[in-house]
Amino acid sequence: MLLAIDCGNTNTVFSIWDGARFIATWRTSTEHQRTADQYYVWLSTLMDFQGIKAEITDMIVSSTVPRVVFNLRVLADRYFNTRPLVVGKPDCLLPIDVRVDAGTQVGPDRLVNTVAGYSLCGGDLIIVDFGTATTFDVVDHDGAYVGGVIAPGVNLSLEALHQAAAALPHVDISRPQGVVGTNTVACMQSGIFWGYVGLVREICARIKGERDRPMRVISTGGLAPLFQQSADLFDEFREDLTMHGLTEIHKYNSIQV
Ligand SMILES: Nc1ncnc2c1ncn2[C@@H]1O[C@H](COP(=O)(O)OP(=O)(O)O)[C@@H](O)[C@H]1O
Ligand SMILES: CC(C)(COP(=O)(O)O)[C@@H](O)C(=O)NCCC(=O)O
Ligand SMILES: [K+]
Repeated sequence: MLLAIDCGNTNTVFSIWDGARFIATWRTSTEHQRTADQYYVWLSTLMDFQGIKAEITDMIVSSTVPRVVFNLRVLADRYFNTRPLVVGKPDCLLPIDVRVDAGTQVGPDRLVNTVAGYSLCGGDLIIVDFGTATTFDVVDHDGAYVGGVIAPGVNLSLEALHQAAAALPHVDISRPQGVVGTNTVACMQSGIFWGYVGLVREICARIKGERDRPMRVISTGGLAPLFQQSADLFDEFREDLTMHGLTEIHKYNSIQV
């Protein structure tokens, strides 16, 4: 079975794919100090707890944090006796073209999202991923990644307000009832929430205008459900988009050899 690992700047998600579906998914915070042994203790405890007897034979990793890859390689080698595919490394082939400026290192998560979006929904897509950063990935008619937009993440923006202004507390994001807040927390939530709705709407409209063709907008990432329910910004929400892309890339590389 395949162990697929998606490391974002905030969270790392592990999923086990049995060839047809994900039989388990677990999330931990991303910490580059975590050793292979620590990963294995955590993972095997959760597998035992859920009665999962899966034998891991393959592993694929996408990481926006380069430093965590070393320990994940050790995990693969020491505990699963396999060599992981690492998205973005030369030996990991992609079933799509990447058409960006020469020398640009595109985040592997964005390439994985592109592969997943094209395989599930076809071409001409805008994929909005609400992670640590909020990314917009533009997928051409033939599935190629052709660029996008990087904006600060929702929680990052709230945290920046709290860090920079002495009188602003730490707040969790939520959808405010109205726009005009009558207390500090409501004012901050309104600024971020409605600001984000505007940001997504404007950026998608401008991308569509620049490309001059109809494009479907897909949302994913930790905070996507909040915006999916709240505004008519997206055509579709795909919770496991990145994981799906990892299984597609693994399949593609298995066929090539
Ligand atoms: N279900 C959730 N509810 C509220 N916040 C969440 C949820 N899932 C993730 N988050 C928060 O959303 C942000 C993005 O999370 P995530 O998508 O895991 O980021 P990344 O992929 O960059 O690690 C983080 O600040 C995280 O704490
Ligand atoms: C933009 C990102 C920080 C998003 O990461 P995430 O929010 O998923 O942790 C990541 O995709 C990245 O480091 N990209 C490199 C630059 C680029 O994609 O152009
Ligand atoms: K991500």
